[in-house]
Amino acid sequence: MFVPLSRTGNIRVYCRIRPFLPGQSKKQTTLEYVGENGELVVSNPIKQGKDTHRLFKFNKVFGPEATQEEVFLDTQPLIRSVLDGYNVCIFAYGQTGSGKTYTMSGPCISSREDWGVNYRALNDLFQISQSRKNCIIYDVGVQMVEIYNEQVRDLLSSDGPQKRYPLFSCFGLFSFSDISLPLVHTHISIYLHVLFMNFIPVSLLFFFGYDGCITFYYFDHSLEDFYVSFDLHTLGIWSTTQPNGLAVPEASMHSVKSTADVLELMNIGLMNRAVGATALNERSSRSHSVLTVHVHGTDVKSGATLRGNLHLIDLAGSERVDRSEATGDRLKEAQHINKSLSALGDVIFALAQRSPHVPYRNSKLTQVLQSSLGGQAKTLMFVQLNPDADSYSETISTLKFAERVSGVELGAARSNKEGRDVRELMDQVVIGVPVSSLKDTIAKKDEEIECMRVKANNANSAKREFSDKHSDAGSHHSVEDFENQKVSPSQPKPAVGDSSQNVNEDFELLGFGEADSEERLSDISDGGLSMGTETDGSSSLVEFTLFPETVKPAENTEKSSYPSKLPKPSPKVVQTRSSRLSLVKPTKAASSRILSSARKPTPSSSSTRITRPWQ
Ligand SMILES: Nc1ncnc2c1ncn2[C@@H]1O[C@H](COP(=O)(O)OP(=O)(O)OP(=O)(O)O)[C@@H](O)[C@H]1O
Repeated sequence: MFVPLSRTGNIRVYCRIRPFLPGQSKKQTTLEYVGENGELVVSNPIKQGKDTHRLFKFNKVFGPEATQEEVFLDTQPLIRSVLDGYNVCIFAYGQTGSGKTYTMSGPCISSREDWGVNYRALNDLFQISQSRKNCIIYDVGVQMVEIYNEQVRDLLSSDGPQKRYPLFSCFGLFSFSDISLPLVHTHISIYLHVLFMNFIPVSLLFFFGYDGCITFYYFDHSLEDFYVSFDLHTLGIWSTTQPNGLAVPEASMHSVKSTADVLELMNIGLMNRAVGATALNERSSRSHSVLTVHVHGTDVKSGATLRGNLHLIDLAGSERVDRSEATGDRLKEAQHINKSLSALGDVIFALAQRSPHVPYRNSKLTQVLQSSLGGQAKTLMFVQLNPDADSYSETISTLKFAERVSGVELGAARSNKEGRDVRELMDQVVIGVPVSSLKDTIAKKDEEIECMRVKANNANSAKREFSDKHSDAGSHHSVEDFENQKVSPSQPKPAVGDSSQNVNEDFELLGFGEADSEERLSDISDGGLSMGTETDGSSSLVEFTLFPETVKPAENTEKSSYPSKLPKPSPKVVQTRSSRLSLVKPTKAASSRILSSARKPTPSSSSTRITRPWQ
């Protein structure tokens, strides 16, 4: 790999404590102190004694009075990063009822003040993309899935078996023992309204998909509740994130043009999400929801492109089933939730210990989060707390978990940018230009690189010779003096200058000059908190796109031991590609595989119902 090593950063952790809720009678709090710089002291008011105070330190702590706006202000720089081509993940973790959904979505989306991180992030995204529209044209697409009882389901599917119809209105239409067979889009649905055990009116709704999927909805009128009992069709997760950033490629992708579009989609998604009442939260999320925003930008002038992904994840809450009083399906859900959160804990533990094996495959949740936890993303976790003294033990275990998360080091964040020349080469591959012509182009590029390298080496050895001579002679002249001597006003610039300038120009060509400088600004606005740093990942992008089957896990690339003082790499994209091509070239089968993988969409992407303009 020709990617320079750079500083890595940790997962950022913000802690938010929700206020006591109206109607909560006992108001004994575990909260002792909230510091300006992320300090938090908690204690158990019920059990006084020695060593009862515990101090934690995070990147930021928001007390119970913090507003949605204040919370978002500290998150905002990350949103800009997405538009600069970075992958960002923001997720909320905490016990049930601690305010995760409040922080991520907000209590009521009709009031702007109440908007949570999701809406504000998308709103910002559109505002920034509008302000850049003269330089970069952005396409934005949204996916929303949930992980319910270890199954990944599309919350925005418009016609598939994943769709959950608003049952409360649906069932009003059907009377006792009514059976009907309406055709809903591409699926046959059967509605049954029966008396279960002669007492409880129950409605059943079956969807028979032409693709062999059966979805079954059960609506229990007496409990005023509904949930899916089984669904044979669930979505697959890619073990490593695809070159286009899709962790769940089969989930429907919805192109959005404005905040209003997003609000509408999120509303549908939230309505479709599995929610149920427990003793601890009357609207408890029974699934982990993952909202993914895909951004694709094209530089108007150069044609260079970038991709950024934003994962906004509202985890289901961990719960002690004795306190949530979960039974039946609620209990089953709680068990799945706790199991997947414990798998998340194992992954965090392994990452914090820098263990060679990280057990991502143990749950769907950790598979979805894999690229955000161990990869080159910028990741932020909101750890949510309930201030209630009765929740002290959950609070402590949540805080310990958060402490461990804040110790997880991420790889250097990379921006996914593709230069114009790379784009042109890729286009040639896609439109079927003969391989020989492609090889010629690559060979030409190789020659150029070699030429530059020779020039640079000559200049370096000249410098070395000069400084050796001068140090031998006890001269006090510096290398700069040498450069000055060499350049007479009438002479052209020295070779070394030429080559390095060319290299720099090539770098400019590959990147987004303006976006890069904005990124540097957003780094400053990050307030110096530890976070993944940025490297230009263009070369890895080319490898990923051309050689999907040879993709190595991201961690490996980070661990390569290049000396930290490598000369600034020459145009690495071309070098990388040519060296990779020469590995594959000898066999006919391999080269045809490359071409076909570049021409054809992958089977999974073709199954996505909604076209993605950026593929
Ligand atoms: N910062 C806050 N200010 C006011 N009310 C809040 C705040 N945070 C949470 N709440 C209220 O607390 C209750 C529980 O919040 P929420 O549903 O967001 O919890 P949760 O962690 O998502 O729970 P679960 O894991 O069970 O889904 C809700 O009534 C919510 O409106």
